[in-house]
Amino acid sequence: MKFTKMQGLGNDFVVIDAVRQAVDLSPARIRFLADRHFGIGCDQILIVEPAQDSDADFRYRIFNADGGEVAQCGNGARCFARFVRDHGLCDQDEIRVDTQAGRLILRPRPDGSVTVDMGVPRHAPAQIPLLAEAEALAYPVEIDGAAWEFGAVSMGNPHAVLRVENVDSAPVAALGPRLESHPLFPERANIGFMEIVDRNHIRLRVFERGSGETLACGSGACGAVVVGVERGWLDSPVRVDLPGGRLDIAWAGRGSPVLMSGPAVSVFEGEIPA
Ligand SMILES: N[C@H](CCC[C@H](N)C(=O)O)C(=O)O
Repeated sequence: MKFTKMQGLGNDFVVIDAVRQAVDLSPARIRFLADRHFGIGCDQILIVEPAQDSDADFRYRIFNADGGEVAQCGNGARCFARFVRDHGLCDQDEIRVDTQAGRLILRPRPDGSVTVDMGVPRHAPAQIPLLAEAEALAYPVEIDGAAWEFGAVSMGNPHAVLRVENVDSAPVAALGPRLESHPLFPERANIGFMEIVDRNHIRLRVFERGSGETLACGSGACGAVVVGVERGWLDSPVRVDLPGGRLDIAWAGRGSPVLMSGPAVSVFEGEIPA
């Protein structure tokens, strides 16, 4: 089975073409491919499939390193666009891709970056029951006697965003796993730690559902900006500095899609038994 290793700000992926080759991976095989010691190594596996609807160009499936399938991956979407262009699967400047969470529009730029229309932040009470209540944007939670407050938002995948004074000292390793699997999130959640630099600039670290802390999380950056704008802390557009680099996020407010722009890099091509 042919694959391409790619990365978006160090959030890394094994991208597999299921248009030109038959692909049927079990969760155990996904975990093997993602394993950084026994397999290829990546945060997520991305599968490029033929479109199922006539007005889409492709279908995009995403699997976390733990083998679970999820509905959204922002950094992966930019790599998806680079992949289909580099592999001659499409030459459009606007690529329509269907995911479990809905439609993404990918726009490769001449400078090599990609802008993704990530869709409108969702109301997803199945993923995040809190979204059925008013205080989803400022929800108190106590962990080991310490009081925290987070904002909840779905970008097609669930995110909880905490504001911290300094991301460098944020308790990502201690608090990330506890909140990722908290009963408040029936499908678990991605946990963002956001430091407000100014009204158009944040620093962000994300403990990702099913993969742990990554160098960058595209949907997490979108979710953090949505929470920050809704709480009155941020004005669009927002520069998001993650450990792996910079994303630029724009959001015109409720009912509008979130637009994310950033790099997508192909690292190497490979082949491995399916
Ligand atoms: N761990 C995420 C999927 C990947 C998201 C991240 N890689 C991104 O760029 O959005 C989840 O379980 O929803």
